[in-house]
Amino acid sequence: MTMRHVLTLNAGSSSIKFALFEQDAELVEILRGQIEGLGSAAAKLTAKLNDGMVVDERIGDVDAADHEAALGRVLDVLQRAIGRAAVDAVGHRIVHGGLAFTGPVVIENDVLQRLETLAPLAPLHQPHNLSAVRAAQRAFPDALQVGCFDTAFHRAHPWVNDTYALPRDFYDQGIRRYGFHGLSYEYVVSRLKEIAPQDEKGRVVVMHLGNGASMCAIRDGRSIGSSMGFTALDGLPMGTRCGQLDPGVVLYLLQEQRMTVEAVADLLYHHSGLKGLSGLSQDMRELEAAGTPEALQAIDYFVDRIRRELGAMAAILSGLDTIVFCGGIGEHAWRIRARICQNFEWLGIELDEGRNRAGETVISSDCSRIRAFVINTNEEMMLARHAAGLLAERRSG
Ligand SMILES: Nc1ncnc2c1ncn2[C@@H]1O[C@H](COP(=O)(O)OP(=O)(O)O)[C@@H](O)[C@H]1O
Ligand SMILES: CC(=O)OP(=O)(O)O
Ligand SMILES: [Mg+2]
Repeated sequence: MTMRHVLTLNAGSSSIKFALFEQDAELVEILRGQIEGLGSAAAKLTAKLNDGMVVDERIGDVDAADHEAALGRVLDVLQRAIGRAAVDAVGHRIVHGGLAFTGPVVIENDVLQRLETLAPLAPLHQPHNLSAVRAAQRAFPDALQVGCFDTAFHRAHPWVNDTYALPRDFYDQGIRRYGFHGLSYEYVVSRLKEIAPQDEKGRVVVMHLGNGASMCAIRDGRSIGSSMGFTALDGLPMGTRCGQLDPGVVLYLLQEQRMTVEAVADLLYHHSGLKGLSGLSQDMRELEAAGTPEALQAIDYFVDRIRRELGAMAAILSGLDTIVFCGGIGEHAWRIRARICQNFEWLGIELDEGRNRAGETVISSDCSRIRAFVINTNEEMMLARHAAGLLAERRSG
């Protein structure tokens, strides 16, 4: 049997992450890379090929909004890595699946059109996700294009965690608490099942702390609540997004300060969160290094909102057995992890300082009632599994 290849694309506002998997008995990653800083002169492409070769190229000439042009560079790398080997399926991260998309789906043109209507609900992500789909359709016309949704993992939330207290018509129209980062949570659950099956069965809170950040309450491997809602603006403060905000603030800005809708959207999506509070940067590494009073306050706020949410999630889970950190901050910022867990002994969390500093997989102490983990999330692997699954169905059906 010829080896199948599955490509994954995860297009964000300023980055495209990609990976290539070979499928034999199981999926093996043979290449991983990303384009960062799209839209800036510093944009660069990095990738690690399976033969050990490393690509590290400045691509500042690629147009900011042009994910298709950027994808052209990704294709060059693929060409170098696997020659002209066919790509059999492409797994795309699509941030918003709305009401209709509750699992991975083969993207035909009617699906693409329906997903376009959800773009206003995820303006930082959805247009880029869909532009990557179109580019991949052109580049690999024979490959199965598979959409995998950030929202899908959360679609079985109990009603109270799925609704807002608006008149019921709005719920019926789809104005609901969707939740995001579902591919990351799904991967973390699958990983917990491998390394700590007894934890996977319990009451778990996963903290996905990256540039976007959210938390998920999980029971028996299933999401029962998310800190994010209708859009990826809600919940925790993020790199540039505000997180939870009294909707009265938005009304005030529109009505009294006469800001335009576009200016408010730009404020909440691009200039708030860690960047807005620190006046310095959205990048946690820079804030930790800077140590200015504003940077420290931005970190204080970030930590405080996570701690509140952890308390809330322990309440909706009727207790807590396991916590997991993932995402760029969750996986690497040991000081932030320590601060989040500080003084939570009453709840049952006690970190082992050495393990936490070293970023070991289990960072709780041996006598901690709640076990704490650091798990390197892998949205790409989840995309590849879903795409390979639908490919197998198609080929057998
Ligand atoms: N060693 C580190 N210490 C502190 N923060 C880190 C470290 N490494 C990465 N980060 C932070 O992780 C965040 C990016 O997370 P990531 O999950 O890669 O984001 P994205 O949402 O773009 O996938 C940035 O704020 C970055 O500063
Ligand atoms: C949904 C979301 O916030 O995604 P990201 O963390 O990739 O920005
Ligand atoms: Mg991310």
